[in-house]
Amino acid sequence: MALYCDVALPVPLDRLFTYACGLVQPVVGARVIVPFSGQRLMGVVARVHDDAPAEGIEVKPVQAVLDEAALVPDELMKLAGWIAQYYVAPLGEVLRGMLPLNAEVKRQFVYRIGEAGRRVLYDGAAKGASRRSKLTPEEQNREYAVLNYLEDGEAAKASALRSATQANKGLLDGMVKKKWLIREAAAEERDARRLERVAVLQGREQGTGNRDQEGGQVADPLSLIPALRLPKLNENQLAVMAELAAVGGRMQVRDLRDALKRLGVPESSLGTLVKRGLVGIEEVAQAFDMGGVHAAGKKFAHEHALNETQMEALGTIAVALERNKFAPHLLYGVTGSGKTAVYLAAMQRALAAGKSSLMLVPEIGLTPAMTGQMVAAFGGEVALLHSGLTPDERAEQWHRIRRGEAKIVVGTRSAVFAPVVGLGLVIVDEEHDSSYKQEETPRYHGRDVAVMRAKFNDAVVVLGSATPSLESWANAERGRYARVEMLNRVADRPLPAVELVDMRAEFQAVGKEEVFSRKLLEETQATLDRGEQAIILLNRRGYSFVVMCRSCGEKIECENCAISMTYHKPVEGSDGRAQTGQRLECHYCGFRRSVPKVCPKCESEHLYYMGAGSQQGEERLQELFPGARIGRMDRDTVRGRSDMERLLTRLHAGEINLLVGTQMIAKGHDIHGVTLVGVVGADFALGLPDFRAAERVFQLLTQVSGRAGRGDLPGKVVVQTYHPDHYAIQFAAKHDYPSFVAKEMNYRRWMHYPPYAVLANVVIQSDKLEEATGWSTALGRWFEKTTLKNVRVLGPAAAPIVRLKRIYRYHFVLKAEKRQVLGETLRAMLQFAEEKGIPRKGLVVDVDAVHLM
Ligand SMILES: Nc1ncnc2c1ncn2[C@@H]1O[C@H](COP(=O)(O)OP(=O)(O)OP(=O)(O)O)[C@@H](O)[C@H]1O
Ligand SMILES: [Zn+2]
Repeated sequence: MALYCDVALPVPLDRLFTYACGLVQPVVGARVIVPFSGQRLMGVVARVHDDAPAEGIEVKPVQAVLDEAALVPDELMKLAGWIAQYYVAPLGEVLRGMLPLNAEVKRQFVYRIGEAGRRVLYDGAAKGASRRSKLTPEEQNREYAVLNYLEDGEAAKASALRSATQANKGLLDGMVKKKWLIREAAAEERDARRLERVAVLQGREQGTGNRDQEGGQVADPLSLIPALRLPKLNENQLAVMAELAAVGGRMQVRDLRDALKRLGVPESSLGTLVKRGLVGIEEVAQAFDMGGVHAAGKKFAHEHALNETQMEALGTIAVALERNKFAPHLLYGVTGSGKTAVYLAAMQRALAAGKSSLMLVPEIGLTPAMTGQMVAAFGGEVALLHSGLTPDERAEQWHRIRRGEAKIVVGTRSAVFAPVVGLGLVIVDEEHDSSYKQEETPRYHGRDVAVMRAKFNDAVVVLGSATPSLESWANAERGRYARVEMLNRVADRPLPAVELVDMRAEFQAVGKEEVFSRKLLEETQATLDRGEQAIILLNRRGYSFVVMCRSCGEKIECENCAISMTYHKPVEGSDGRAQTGQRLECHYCGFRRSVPKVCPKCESEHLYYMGAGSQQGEERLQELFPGARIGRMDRDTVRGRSDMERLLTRLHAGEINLLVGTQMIAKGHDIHGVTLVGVVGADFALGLPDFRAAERVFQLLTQVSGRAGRGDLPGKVVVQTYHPDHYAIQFAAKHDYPSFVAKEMNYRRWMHYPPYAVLANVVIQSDKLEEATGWSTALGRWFEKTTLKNVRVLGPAAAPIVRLKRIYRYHFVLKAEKRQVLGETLRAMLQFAEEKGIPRKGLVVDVDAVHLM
């Protein structure tokens, strides 16, 4: 028995905390509850030992051990340790991000009656309350109530017990101590599949075949209602029956309730029908959301045998899989080269060899087709992890994966921590996507963690993209990653021809600022006339992204941020969109204000709206092409997965033939009818103060161009630009990734930027300006005084966004040749900051920062 354990706590302090083990000895990887500065915190045990603490230091005892066995597998503890070290983040915060189980600590205990409890219940009933008890008679009554409630041997949740018996936590704890009750963690036992309650019309054969996937109507709904029983029903009850009959006699209770609410029918009517045996309630086990996802896969995807290039790519991966060794690959495959099919086939190979696969995607909601194909191919083996899950659902999936029940895990960034058993293959789709970087502590990069995860598991990892990040490309060049190439589109389809429109010349010719060039309008008209589809990228949402005063020149800024506010026109509620009034909105903090009539600074009436966002784009296109069926895809119109699916369904069906939207439209979509892509104002990003500006613009242009010509007809792209000679634009227009990379690498080498150096962004932040500047100055002096080997320090400087959410921000950029040196420098800096009294939360350390804003 060890005496002590070191616990990683979710606090912003880079160290472990020692506690005394009680009678229950926790193992490494188990969760414990410990006292910490007046609070109870959940942490994970990182080490157990007998090292006595230093003289005079009081070690408090662990209050509770939540897991008997390690909840965090060894492999993930190792990964957490690596992340803490690499990203200079507290281990406890890393672990907190790994475990989606916080909800469980509070709620997921169940109580069961124990042997002793049963004896008390029966004896007590015979003898009456014990006189020796220290409890008041009232409390004793409550104890009996609890025992009574649990008599049938079923476990009950604490919340249910409490509301049924008025027993409080203390009372239950006391009963557990007396062994009258047994307390268990519920999550381990729970079935990961949710039980879906389904209402079923009784009294006739229920075929499942008559349920129309698309929600269509069955021929004569009322014919399904058992005629004999009709006379006994009142109007409300009939309405329930009709509602059920209309969908073929089966409906999820949840949906039925919604329907009844709309109809103004009280829920009790359903209850009555159930009591009278006319409607049955079935509990059907259903894996999370799979039904809908499966349908999406079928709807949006086509099946093909792999072509030669795909076979070759698969072959390389398959050979690596057989070796059971860490083998990183970069799959460079142009847009429409059929990477998805290769991923699927590779996962199939892994599964056949008894191994699990983990696949990361940037955002599940954006690519229902991708996840749909996974579910269609692997069915119940799939677990989907995404941000739309409730904490309970997330925990369910987590346990399901941990038990080895899901061998295919697909998810966004944090899915890289899924406790997959027998991991053999890790795939990162669209590996260049910046959403893999977490923008809060721990600021890890999901792609890079995925590579390490594969390494710790002797697994194969595949990073796939049509526009690989320069970091991954450099790793391939240096021989660290094997490069697999798919340089052509499937079925000999050509990449689309790209035409650049010089917007400076356009302005000269037209004499005024127009959102759309004549060329783009002409091509759009032609595309619509041919019965084909067009999509136009306008990479800002809202109507106008700058509101400026013509008199004083001020831009209207957010109250909380140094950011121009975006004007949004009012939206009429339709098509699932909520009705909203006109407003100014900050896209960084969400702050909204009414639209002022006069300039807030100088009270001039000459406010000027500049910069067209997607909302304005839609409006202009509506005016220009009154016959077009226009759709818009941005954060205002797509709030969740169902919005996205609805839009995509309409696009695939050709119901929408002109789509305008933000970079969302560039991501992975495979819509065969699209033959024209227009790009408006994407090059403004070239001017952002970020060394990755060119890379981002190149990626966006290439990805969005890649949406054109994916079907039988060739595609065309029109790019409007003020920088037609910029190499990012030029190479994107020629689909020439290798040349772009070669040129960009030179610049990075010259400027000592990644991938030729390792970089960290250190942001100094405070809601008080004096503090932010004072701390920056102090740190700046420390950097000057300290001899740093091979580390360049830029700053302190005001961050490009100097005020964000009411916080003032200054920053340093550190560049080093060696990662170890960078890490040492950052730790020394944190040490100094602590001595100097700069609070840890005043310092953001962002290793491998993706955004320097
Ligand atoms: N062997 C094949 N023959 C014909 N079509 C195929 C083949 N493999 C895949 N496809 C089809 O090619 C299209 C593009 O495939 P996919 O979406 O996987 O491309 P991708 O490489 O992921 O492109 P992007 O990077 O643009 O997302 C899909 O419609 C897919 O069904
Ligand atoms: Zn703001």
